[in-house]
Amino acid sequence: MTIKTDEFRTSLIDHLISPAQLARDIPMTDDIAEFIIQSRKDIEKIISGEDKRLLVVIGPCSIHDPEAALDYAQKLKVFQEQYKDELYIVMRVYFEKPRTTVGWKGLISDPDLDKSFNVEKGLHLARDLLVKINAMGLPAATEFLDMVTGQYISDLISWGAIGARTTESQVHRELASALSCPVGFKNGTDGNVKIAIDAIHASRVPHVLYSPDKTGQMCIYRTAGNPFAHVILRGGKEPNYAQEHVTHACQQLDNAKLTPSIMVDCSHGNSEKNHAKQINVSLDLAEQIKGGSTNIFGVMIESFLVEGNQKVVDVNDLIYGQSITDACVNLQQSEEILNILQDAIKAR
Ligand SMILES: O=C[C@H](O)[C@H](O)COP(=O)(O)O
Ligand SMILES: C=C(OP(=O)(O)O)C(=O)O
Repeated sequence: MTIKTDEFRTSLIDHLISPAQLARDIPMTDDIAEFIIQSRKDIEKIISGEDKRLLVVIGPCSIHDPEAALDYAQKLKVFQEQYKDELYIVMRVYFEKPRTTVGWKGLISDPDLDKSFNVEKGLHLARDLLVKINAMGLPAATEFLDMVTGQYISDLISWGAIGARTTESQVHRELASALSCPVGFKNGTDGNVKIAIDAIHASRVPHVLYSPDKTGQMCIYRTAGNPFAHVILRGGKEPNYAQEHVTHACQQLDNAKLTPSIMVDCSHGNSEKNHAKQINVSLDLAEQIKGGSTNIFGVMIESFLVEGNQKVVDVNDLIYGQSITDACVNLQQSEEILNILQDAIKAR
């Protein structure tokens, strides 16, 4: 069939492997499946307040080097054991980056970091890494940005985020209503928390979602609604992690007849893009927790092997274990933050 009026601005790059074929290439074991189901339940209990530990979503801003990510996961596994009575650690394993304007959009989109867009390779690397991290006994967190690629990896995710740039998007709210894991909605980049509260309302109820199924066939799904959607305060024009902001957000949730409990992102607008300030943010959160607050059920931290970030000038000349997107704290600084948070939970 010839369509004369369409595809003026596209050219076909390639056909893509189906999610089912990718899962056959990189399967998960029954043990991993059980681990993920249990991790999601554990996180749900923390969100609902039944489990008093603090959920800590920590890891690189983005994954660009699976080897370094696995190296980081091994180090995080030690922390997981060390802090397990007070902190429930989930690794940030982010493969898709929303850009303010343009830039590298993540490992799935461009795994070779050279605009060659070998998406099939990116999907294989992403799924393989998630299987390995889960097999280590570390639950994985990711941002769901693309409406299609989630079908390739969502079975391996224990906690999901909808980012500040997409919280107000109807299709992302519909996607959250379909996801099998708990989902956090960031406040907008300008600091608007109401859009995240609206997103919780929207994603709690059933929707009709158009999506490929695991074979790649386009389908119409009825979604069940996600009962574990929540707000993430990430700052905006100004930081919004202080007690007054947390109280205000919780009042807004309460007025909207939603559970007044939130996650705070120590990075992004809250660190004013200065990674080291994540320590100050966690100190403030620790004071709130020590003061008896149960409003904060979770925190997010951007952390990697090496402090800071780097620009990709030559892909063969990158500093191992350092972010190529937002700057991160290193392992020593991460341990400092985890100690601060552990002490706060103990004191409460
Ligand atoms: O978390 C990462 C970044 O803050 C987000 O992807 C936006 O990045 P950019 O402003 O560099 O495009
Ligand atoms: C992009 C991210 O955050 P935000 O949506 O808050 O900018 C992120 O957490 O990687």
